[in-house]
Amino acid sequence: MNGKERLILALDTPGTEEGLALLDRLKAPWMKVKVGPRLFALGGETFLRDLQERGHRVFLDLKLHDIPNTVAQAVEVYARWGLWALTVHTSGGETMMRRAREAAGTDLLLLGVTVLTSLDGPEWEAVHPGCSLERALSGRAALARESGLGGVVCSPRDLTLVREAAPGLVTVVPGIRLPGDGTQDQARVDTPAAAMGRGADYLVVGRSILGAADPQEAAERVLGSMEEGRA
Ligand SMILES: O=C(O)c1cc(=O)[nH]c(=O)n1[C@@H]1O[C@H](COP(=O)(O)O)[C@@H](O)[C@H]1O
Repeated sequence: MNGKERLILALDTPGTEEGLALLDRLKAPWMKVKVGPRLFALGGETFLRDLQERGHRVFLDLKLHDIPNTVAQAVEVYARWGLWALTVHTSGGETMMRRAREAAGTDLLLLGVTVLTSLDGPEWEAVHPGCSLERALSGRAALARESGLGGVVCSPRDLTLVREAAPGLVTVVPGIRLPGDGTQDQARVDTPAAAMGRGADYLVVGRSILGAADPQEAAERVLGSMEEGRA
């Protein structure tokens, strides 16, 4: 797999029109595109199809987290759309993940979000009193593997731990920043080079590209840093 195939653009634009305009500027149909709850709410299945018609492989990121039956019912619908990947949250538990796996069939990459990259320190402690972030990461990654998921989502700093706990699972890594970029609401971030150096399979990049004066140039810089990390 080359660097380009490993880059996922988080299309977190205000609306679908802005999202499509950005993709026109980037002229990179090889780029995988991640759609989150906002653009999915605005554009639904039609928007996902628009992206696919432009040549993009689409990652629907809804981080499903509910009782097993409810999640399985939803996944069964999303699995009809020819998506590349879909997220569920590992904190939903093993039965939820297994049912999601069964409903997803064989072609959809089902990813388990381990611990959100926005959490650490006291905020983590407040939602999981007495449980270290590291323990939760290893436990959840192992559970994702036991449940039959194809991969996990984790921060670039978690990669070593997660790859040890869930060998063989695909790792999808958000919380990526180019040197000098602000972290905004993210807590556990690192550079594309550092993430690739720790063995990431795919990187998810949003604001480092979306917020750049020249998004195409920023995407090139991300790819350059990824190459550096693999060397
Ligand atoms: O599942 C995700 O993609 C995800 C998980 C996570 O723990 N943290 C995280 O930031 N993300 C997503 O990755 C993207 C990161 O965006 P930027 O911080 O702008 O690069 C956003 O679309 C988030 O929804």
